Amino acid sequence: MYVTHKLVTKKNVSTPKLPPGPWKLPITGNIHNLVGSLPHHRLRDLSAKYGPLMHLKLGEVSTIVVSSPDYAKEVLKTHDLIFASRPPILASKILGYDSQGLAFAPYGDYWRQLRKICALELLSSKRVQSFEPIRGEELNKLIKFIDSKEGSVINLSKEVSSTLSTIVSRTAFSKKCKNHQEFISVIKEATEVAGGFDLGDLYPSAKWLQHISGMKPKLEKFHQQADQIMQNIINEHREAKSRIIDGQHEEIEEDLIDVLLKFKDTNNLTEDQIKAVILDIFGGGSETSATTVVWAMAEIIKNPRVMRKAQVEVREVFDKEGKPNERDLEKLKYLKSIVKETLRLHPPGTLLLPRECTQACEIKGYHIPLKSKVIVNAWAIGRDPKYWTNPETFYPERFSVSSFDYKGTNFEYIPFGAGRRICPGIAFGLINVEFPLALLLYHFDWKLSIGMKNEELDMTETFGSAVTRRDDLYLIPTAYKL
Ligand code: HEM
Repeated sequence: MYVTHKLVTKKNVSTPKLPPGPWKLPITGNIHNLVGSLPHHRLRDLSAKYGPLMHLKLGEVSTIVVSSPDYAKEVLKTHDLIFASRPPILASKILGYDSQGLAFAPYGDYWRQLRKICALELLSSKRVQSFEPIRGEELNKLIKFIDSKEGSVINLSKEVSSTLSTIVSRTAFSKKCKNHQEFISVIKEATEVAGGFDLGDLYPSAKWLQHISGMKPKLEKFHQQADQIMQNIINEHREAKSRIIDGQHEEIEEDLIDVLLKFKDTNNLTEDQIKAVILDIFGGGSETSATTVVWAMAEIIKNPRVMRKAQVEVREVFDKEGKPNERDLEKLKYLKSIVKETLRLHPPGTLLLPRECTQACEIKGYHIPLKSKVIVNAWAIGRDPKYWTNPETFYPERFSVSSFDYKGTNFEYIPFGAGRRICPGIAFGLINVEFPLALLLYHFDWKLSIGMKNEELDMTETFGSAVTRRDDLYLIPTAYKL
């Protein structure tokens, strides 16, 4: 009796303690705990019960959910190296050329090489600025379109999303791509299918499940379509380049494919790797920005005080200079606080890019198993009353007195992540949010359809390729007259 007791005690001492979590069913684990509501909401509610470091078993996958700034710091800073990889998912394997893009490449030399090219060449501030004419042209078209619909209801979600997709597509392929719209619609459909949880990813050992869920064949179809379009684009770029070499000059604006092709030989990049990076830029760059602009407009419509204050600022600054100009964005302090506040309440990248534990470790006494998937719920942290006063209230002024920025140093506020794998597209993403928003507020006054009260605007979210509004935002513009 004594011996048995001792053995049990010894076993308890040596068995590492997993973070707390709900009771697990055989085979399915905690999948049932996520049913019935949006995943970031369910995870927040479960964490309120089990704690800010929680363990779930989703099918076969050990999953660690982080819901406080302290634990986020442990994962994204203190142990950043251990958590600097991403778990493999079917969508990135098929669409992303065997996870050869930046977002899903395992941490290592290849990822470092891509990250360097992105930071220094593709997404640097200088490169982002060089795309000013493209933004100007496309946003001008948007403003003209809205102007033509003055007084009638427009689907702002649709128009903003289409404009931002075109901007990103033109920065990647410039005018050498004959059919931006075809590429945009294939990628949109593909990311909608790929977003969210797939059954096959929850049971990686049961490959047959990928067929049953229907995901694999769908992704393969989109992959073939996107690959063909991108191959044509690469060929067109090559032909354009050889025409220059032959002395036949034509108007050339350097786009991201040109930059990547330049690096192809020096960095031994293959064409598949180039395509995977382009897909990342497209996947990471358009929906995130579009949805942030739309959430900001929805929050502003709900808060007429904020709308008036923002319009006074934008109009004062732009009118002084004669016309709207990207370079004056720095002067729009209140608009910048609005964007920060929008990203606090609606971080679009929530849950989409988890991390993977590459070495079993301990966090504050809890055992984190090797290969666990680690999800940092930035959405829940941004709405936690422990760290934010009146967290559900849209109050941009909170950022005029705080020093929080986007660099991932304050773990209460991490809409772009933090650490080695922090979003490399912050500069590109922000300008694609701030400038369109400034123009929408400068050129128009906005109201909801007749009969709808501002405060009643529905803010229900949906979860897919980003956390977006469930319902499109319909508004009535009135042109601003000087
Ligand atoms: C409002 C705009 C955006 C938001 C909120 C956002 C958010 C995020 C988040 C949360 C991550 C994960 C970071 C982590 O693991 O710590 C991420 C990664 C990434 N983002 Fe963004 N992003 C935005 C815009 C962009 C843009 C414009 C691009 C490119 C044009 C981009 C490309 C990427 C890529 C490639 C990664 C993966 C980086 C890596 O794994 O090394 N994002 N983003």
